[in-house]
Amino acid sequence: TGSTQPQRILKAVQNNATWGDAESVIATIDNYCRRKEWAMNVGDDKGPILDSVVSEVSPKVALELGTYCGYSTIRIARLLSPGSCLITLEFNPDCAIIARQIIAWAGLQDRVQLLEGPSKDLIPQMKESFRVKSFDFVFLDHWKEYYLPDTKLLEECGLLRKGTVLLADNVICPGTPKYLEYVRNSPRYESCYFKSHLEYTKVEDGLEKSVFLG
Ligand SMILES: O=C(NC/C=C/[C@H]1O[C@@H](n2cnc(C(F)(F)F)c2)[C@H](O)[C@@H]1O)c1cc([N+](=O)[O-])cc(O)c1O
Ligand SMILES: [Mg+2]
Repeated sequence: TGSTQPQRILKAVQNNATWGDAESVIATIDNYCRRKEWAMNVGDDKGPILDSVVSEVSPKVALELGTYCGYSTIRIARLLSPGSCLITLEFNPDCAIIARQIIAWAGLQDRVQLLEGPSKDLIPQMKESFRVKSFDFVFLDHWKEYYLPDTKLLEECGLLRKGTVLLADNVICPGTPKYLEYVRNSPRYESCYFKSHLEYTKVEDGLEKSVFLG
């Protein structure tokens, strides 16, 4: 029984990154995934676009759908001001175990709350169990067919407020056509596309930024 990709990414971080240094963890994962084995991290091409949107929004309460190994979790959390928090949802317990360790290696565990389970169960609990009033920022990077239903669920649960920014990865590759059609045509969103490339490749991909208008 061999190792899993998340386990190999964690090992690369433990062997190469500096404990407590988020930048070194990001650089280590990007180097590993560019040179050794591709992995579905938002990466170092789309990453700076994510950074700029997070910095512009300066969210007090942020949500990430799809932790995987915690790469974008760290990119977002390292930019949060003290007292702000990022809630990240992960369905796969094996990924969650690894992501917790990578987030801790980056020294960001105090700003991140990783919740395990399906979004359809966790999102409706946000107000009651996790005392969230509304999200200032949402990063969508989980299963692509779930972007639209989960966005509608966030609306229905009253978790979006006038000005909430949604940022969606992979709107070109692998693609999220139903989500894109919705946010680009709904009068309740103001949407724009940031062209980039699929992580660690020359293939086109991009991020869609959509502001909820209330
Ligand atoms: O499939 C892709 N990503 C799927 C990502 C999926 C990850 O999101 C988690 N999740 C599922 N539901 C939840 C929630 F929120 F419900 F808890 C969390 C899954 O367990 C997995 O770790 C992908 C694929 C490519 N590619 O090039 O094929 C490139 C990319 O950047 C990608 O993100
Ligand atoms: Mg992605």
